[in-house]
Parts: sequence; structure tokens; C-alpha cells
Amino acid sequence: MGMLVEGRWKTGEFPKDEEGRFVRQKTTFRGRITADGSSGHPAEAGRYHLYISWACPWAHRTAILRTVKGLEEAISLSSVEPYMGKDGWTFSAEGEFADPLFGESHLRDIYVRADPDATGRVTTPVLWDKETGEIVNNESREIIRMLDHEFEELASGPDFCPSDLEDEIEQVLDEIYEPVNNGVYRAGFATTQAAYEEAVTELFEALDRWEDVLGGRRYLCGDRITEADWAMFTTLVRFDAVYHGHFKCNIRRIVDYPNLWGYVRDLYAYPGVAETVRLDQIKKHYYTSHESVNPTRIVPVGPAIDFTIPHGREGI
Ligand SMILES: N[C@@H](CCC(=O)N[C@@H](CS)C(=O)NCC(=O)O)C(=O)O
Repeated sequence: MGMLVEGRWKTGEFPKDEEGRFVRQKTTFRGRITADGSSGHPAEAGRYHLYISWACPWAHRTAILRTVKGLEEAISLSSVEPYMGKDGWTFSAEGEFADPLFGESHLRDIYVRADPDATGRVTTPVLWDKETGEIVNNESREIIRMLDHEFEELASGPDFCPSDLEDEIEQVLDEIYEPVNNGVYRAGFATTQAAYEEAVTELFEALDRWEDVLGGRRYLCGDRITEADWAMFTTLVRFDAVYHGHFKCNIRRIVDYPNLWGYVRDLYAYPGVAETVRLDQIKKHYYTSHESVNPTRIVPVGPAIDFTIPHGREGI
């Protein structure tokens, strides 16, 4: 792991507090694309590029919104290599993981292009404006909202944050963030028993609660799929393959929860979504990148999970 300090790369450990709890750093680029262009980043076809990692659950949300909003033609996308070592995220010289815009070798080079004095972690996703040569935003929750709402002229597909549900969606996004989306990392990167147990307990309390909720409604906010579901999905779809073993989130598996397991399959079946789930890269990233957690870097072969089993949740 490392980070940029005034445009220079510094290597170091995962940030943690005095009790050994993993501390996620705040993101730094918080601009907006707007339909009317008032922000300086107008919604235009061909203008923006999404740098993602197929392995990363935060980036995965943005790749899903791009697909389900029918924006694949309008917004280009590429992935970094799944392995993230002391140099951070890297591009390969050619092929699937190359940088299609500048041919750079590291994702940090993109950050430094945007800001020669950039300070902070070099994270995916990155929403790049080809016209201004800037990073518009690198916070997934904000990027998915922009893809959902600001590309009306170019997008197809439903509104995943309709105004009548917006407050509830925001509330659910907040509610799942700490115990679930970030909770798996807090468990996995904890460096004390107490910090790990605190995170894993909160995580499974939250999963147990959502299991109950999903017994009575098809999706987190009712009968429509929303941004909150895509945010939950990218954590749950990785859960049994990486968080259960690698991050020691092993009180239960998702397949042990009838409602959560059906819910994941329901979302997986949404047109285009299965192609965004790259389990090979997910496993490779987690098991090989976190040397302190898995020093042998052996990638487990299992578990055998079939996300295509009919979910049977239509009537809920
Ligand atoms: N708040 C960010 C978090 C993004 C994030 O932490 N991405 C991870 C990959 S899963 C990353 O790039 N980590 C590299 C690092 O922290 O150095 C978001 O939701 O977009």
C-alpha cells in the first residue's frame, strides 16, 4: 500500500487508529457532471472515462450503473490490473489492463496528471474528463448518482433514485456503508482481536437484519431496484468468495441466508450485470494483494457458487 504526498508516491501500511481499527481515508476529487453543464463538466457522449478495477466493490457500483443506464457507448471504461502491490494500482503495457487514454503504467500517474501536487490515496473508481484533463470525481456514491441522473439525454433504463424514494435510498446507503460495505474491510484489515470482533459482530448484525427485511420486500427500499441495491450487491456478490475466508467474515455465508442469497441472484440476473461480476479478478486481487493477510498469495479454488440458480423472488 502507498499513497501520494504532494505528487510523490510514498509506501506504507494500511491506515489504522490506536486500537488497531482500519480507517478509510476521505476521497479528494468531488466535482460533478451536470446535465446543464453548469458545473463545468456537461453530460456529453464520449467525453468521460471511468477507470475502475473489476475487483473493487466501489468501482463495481459505477460499472453497473454505466451498464444498467445504457451508457456503455457514451462513457468509456477500463480496468487496472487486479494485483495491487506497493506501487498501488497499475496498468499493463498492452491488452485488457492497459491505460487507453495515456498509456501510463500506474493509476497514480492519472492522479498526478489531474493534480501535480495530489495528496491522498490512489483509489478506484476515477471519473476522468477527457476535455478538461481533470478527475471529476473519485467517490463511487457520487459517481453512481451522476450516471443515474445527469445523462438523461443519452441514458436508457429506469431511474434508480426516483424522487419519492430518495430520502429512503440515502438513508439505506448510509445504513449499509459502515457495517456492511466498509465493515468487511474493517474486519479484514483489523490488527487487533477486539477491532476485528467489533467489525465482524456489527457486520453480521446488519446482515441478519437485512435478511429479515428482505423476507418482506423484494429490494432494500421496496419493490423497485435502487442505487442502494447496487451498493449492497457489490459487497454481497464478493462475500462468500473473498470476505468469508480472506477477511474472516465467517460467522455465516451469504448462501446460508435464504433471502439475501435469493436477492443476490435476483440482482445478478438483471440484464448486463453478470458480465460485470469478474470473480476471477476479484479473487486474484484480494488473495494476492494483501500480503499481511495472505502472505503465501495462494488463491483458493472454491467456493463453487452458482449465481444463475433461479431466485424465485418475483412474487415478494
Ligand atoms: N470512497 C471510495 C473508496 C474507494 C476505494 O477505497 N477503492 C479501493 C479499491 S476497493 C482502492 O482503490 N484502494 C487503494 C488504496 O486505498 O490505496 C469510493 O467509494 O469510491
